[in-house]
Amino acid sequence: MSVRIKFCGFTRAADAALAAALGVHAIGVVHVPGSKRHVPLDAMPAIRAAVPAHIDLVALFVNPDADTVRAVMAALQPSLLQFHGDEADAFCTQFGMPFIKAMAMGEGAGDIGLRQKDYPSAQAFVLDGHVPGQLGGQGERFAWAGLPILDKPIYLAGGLHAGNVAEAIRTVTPFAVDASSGIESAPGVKDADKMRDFIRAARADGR
Ligand SMILES: O=C(O)c1ccccc1N[C@@H]1O[C@H](COP(=O)(O)O)[C@@H](O)[C@H]1O
Repeated sequence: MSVRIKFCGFTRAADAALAAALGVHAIGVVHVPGSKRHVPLDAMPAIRAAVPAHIDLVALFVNPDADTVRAVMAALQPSLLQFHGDEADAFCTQFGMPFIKAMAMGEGAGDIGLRQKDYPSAQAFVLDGHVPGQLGGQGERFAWAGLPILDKPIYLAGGLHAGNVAEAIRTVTPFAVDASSGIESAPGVKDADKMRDFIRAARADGR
């Protein structure tokens, strides 16, 4: 099966519509106050309308409260939730929706082979480069080689762009690749050429 492509951090419906037309499999929307890509509830229906139903629409949170998740579910109608903080499995499952769980990689990450056991209900793991003290989406790559085989599919994230995604796919053979800053001209503003180049490079890998 060829690698799936998730683009994340959309703030503009037109960018999401273009990504969908280019053939990505998943489109992410960040609802994280403090993020440069934070999308408020009232901007979500336009993004929802721009994304066809066959493409996953992913709502991304960092340590939200349950009411916030429910409000985003109502406004965005996502097909998948992404928890990018320290949320426990029991918190993530309460919404009755499939979810993917981010694991911060890099210095101090610990043993992900062990950490994955804390998330029996996750559909997949998002492995993301982490900058201490930052929320995420910093374009931070981590060392891809030598990752353990995990029990669930991997969305490989962290500093991916057209110039390194093929190498990343060859090294990790993930289920999906996930990019945000590497396909932007400014935070939250997606760049059409960078998105096209990324997709071409990911597919050129031939998986
Ligand atoms: O994009 C953000 O602002 C963000 C905020 C909080 C948590 C995660 C965030 N982004 C996600 O991080 C990964 C990797 O992003 P990048 O390609 O390294 O920029 C991706 O899933 C982003 O959506």
